[in-house]
Amino acid sequence: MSGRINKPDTPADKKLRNCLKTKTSFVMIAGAGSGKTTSLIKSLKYIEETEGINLRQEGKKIACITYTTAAEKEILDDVGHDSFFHVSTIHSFLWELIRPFQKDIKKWVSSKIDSKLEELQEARAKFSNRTWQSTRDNNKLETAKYLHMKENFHTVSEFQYETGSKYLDGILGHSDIIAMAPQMIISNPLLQIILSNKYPYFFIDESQDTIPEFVKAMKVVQMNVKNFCLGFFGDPMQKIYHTGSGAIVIETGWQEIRKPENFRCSKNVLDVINKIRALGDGLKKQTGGRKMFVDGEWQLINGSAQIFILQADERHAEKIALVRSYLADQLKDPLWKSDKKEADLKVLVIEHRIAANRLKFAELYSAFKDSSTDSLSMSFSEGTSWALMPFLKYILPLINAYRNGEHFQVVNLLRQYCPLLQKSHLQLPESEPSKILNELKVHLEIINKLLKIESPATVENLFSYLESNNLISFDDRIRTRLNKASKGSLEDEDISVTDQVIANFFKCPVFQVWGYERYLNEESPYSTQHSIKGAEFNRVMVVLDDEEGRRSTSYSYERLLGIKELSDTDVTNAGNGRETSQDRTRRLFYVCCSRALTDLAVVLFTNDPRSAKKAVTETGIFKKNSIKIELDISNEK
Ligand SMILES: Nc1ncnc2c1ncn2[C@@H]1O[C@H](COP(=O)(O)OP(=O)(O)OP(=O)(O)O)[C@@H](O)[C@H]1O
Repeated sequence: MSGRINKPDTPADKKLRNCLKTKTSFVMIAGAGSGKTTSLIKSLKYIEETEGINLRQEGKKIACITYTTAAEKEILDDVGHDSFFHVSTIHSFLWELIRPFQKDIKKWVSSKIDSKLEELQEARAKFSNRTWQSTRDNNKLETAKYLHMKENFHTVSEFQYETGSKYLDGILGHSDIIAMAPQMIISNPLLQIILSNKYPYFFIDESQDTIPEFVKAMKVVQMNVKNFCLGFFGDPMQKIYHTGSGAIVIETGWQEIRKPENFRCSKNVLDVINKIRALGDGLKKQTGGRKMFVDGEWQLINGSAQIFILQADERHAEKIALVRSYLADQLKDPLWKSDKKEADLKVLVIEHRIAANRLKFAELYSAFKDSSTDSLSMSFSEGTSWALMPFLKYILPLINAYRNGEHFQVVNLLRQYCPLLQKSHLQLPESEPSKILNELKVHLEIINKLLKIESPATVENLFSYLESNNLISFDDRIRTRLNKASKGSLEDEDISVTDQVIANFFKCPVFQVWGYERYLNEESPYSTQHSIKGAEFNRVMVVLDDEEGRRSTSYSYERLLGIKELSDTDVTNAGNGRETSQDRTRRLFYVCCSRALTDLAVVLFTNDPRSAKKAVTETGIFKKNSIKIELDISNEK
C-alpha cells in the first residue's frame, strides 16, 4: 500500500464514510488538489475493511470508473491490485457489462443500420442541382453498403468489441459501446439489477468529464434499485473535454460533500489558482496548501508563481529555454534546465508544433492541425482520434512487442485485434492455425520494415497492406476512405474537410507515428495541456500561445487575460448564457496551473508584450513583482 491511502482523514472523509455506512449516494465536489482521488482510494479501503469478507463471499465487487488507464493503474497500485476492486475505464467496464446481452446488442445494431439508411434517404431528398456529383456517389455507395448489411445481418450470431466497427463480422467499435450501453442500462431493468447486485458501491472519478448518457444511466440504476451507493468525485472547473458532463446534479436524498482544502500546491501557486477560479465559478478560496515536515513541525511551502510575457516570434523554443535557465538561477534549482524524468518538470503546451518537429512527426501533425476541424484537431492532441486508434491500440504496441521479442504480448495483441485469429475465422473449415501463425510471422516482419525510420512507406501503404491481408478490421470511417484513396478519387475538388485531413494523413510517412506516440506518452518534458489530468509535478511551466493553437477556436488565452476583445460568437454566447471560449480556456488554465507542487512559471507569447503586461496586471492573478518581461530575464543574465 503506498501514497494516498495513508493520508490523514479530513471532515469530508468522515462524511463520506457515513454515506458508505448508510448506502447514501453522494457527489464530492472540490477544487484541484483537494484530495478527491485520495478520498476515493481511502473509501475503497474502508469498504474492504468493514464489509470485505461478506462482499467477497457473495461474489460482489466495488466498481470504480477512471478517466484514463494511467489513473486506473495509480488507484490499483494504491489498493494493491486486488480484483475485489473493479477499477477500469468506462469503455471496458461497459463492454464487460453488456457483453452477455447479445440479443439486445443485435437489436441495437439493427436499429442503428435502419437509422443510417433513413439518414441517407433524408440527405438524398435534399439533393438539388447544386449538389456535387461526388456527394451523390458517396450517398449511393453508403446506401448500398448499409442495404447489404441489412440483408445479411441475420448471419451474425455474436458480437465482439474491437477498435473499429464491422457489423457483418460481429465487431463493435468504441463509439458503439459508448452509445449503446447507457441506453441498454436505462431500458433494461434486469441489467440494472445485475449491475447493482454485483457492484453495490459504484464510484466515478473525474465525473465532470464523464459522458452525460452514462451519468444518466447510473442515476436510473440508483433510483430503481435498493442498497446501491453511487458516488461521483469531480470538479466542474476541471472539465476540459467537450463531451464531459460538467457539474453533476445532486438528487433528492443524496449527500453533497465539499473539501475546502488544497494539499497539493505551494502557497504562491494556490494564490494564483484561487484567483483564476474566482473569475470563473467564484468557488470559495481553497485553504491550506502544501506542507513539509521541517525541524519537527509541518511548515507551509511558499514556492513561486510567476508569469513571463514575451514577444511572439520564431525564437519560441529558444525563449522557453532562456526562461528555464533564468528560473534555474533565480530559484537556485538546476533541475529547471533538465529534460530528465527525475527532474519532475513539465512544460505544458496547448498544441505541439515544436515538439512535433523535434520528435519528427511534423507532417502528421500538420495533417491533423492545418485546415482541420476542431474535433479532429482536438482528438489528435488528446490521443483519442479514431483515425489514429489502429496505431495506438494495436499496430505500435504490436511492433514494439515484436521488436523486443515479447512473444506472449505479440500473440495477445493479435488475438485481440487480428481477424485471422478471431474465433469466427479459426472455426472456418479451411483455417489451419499453424499455417496462419507462420503467415503472421512473415506479415509481422513486413510491417516491421514498413515502420522503420528509413522506410519510405506512407500510412496508406501500411493500411492497405493490413487490410488486404486481413490483419486488421478498420473502423468504417477509415475503410471507406482507404478504398476510395486507392481508386484515386480523393483528388476531387469537392472533398469535405474530414476527407481532406484523412487524405493528408494517408500521405504521411508512416514512421512518424512513432514520434507521435512518444509525444502522447510524455517521453519528453513537453506535454499537452489536455493530457495531464489528475497528475502533479514539482516544477510546472505553462506555455500560453494563441498563435500555436490558432487552428482551434475553442481556446484563447489572450481573450481570457483581457489582452484581446471577445469574439462576436463569444459575446453572443455569453449573452445567451452559453459557454464561451473564455470559460473553456479558464478551466484549462486552472487545470494546468494547479498541477504545480512547488514552482509555477507561465510563459505568455504575444504580439504586444507591453499592453499584455498591463492587461495581465489588471487581472490581479499574479503579484506585480511576479510579472516579468523579456528585459527582466535578459538583464538577469
Ligand atoms: N488528507 C490529506 N493530507 C495530506 N495530503 C493529502 C491529503 N489528501 C490528499 N493529499 C495530497 O494532495 C495531493 C492531491 O491529492 P489528489 O490527487 O487526491 O487530489 P484531487 O482532488 O483528486 O486532485 P485533482 O482534482 O487536481 O486532480 C496529493 O499529493 C495527495 O497525496
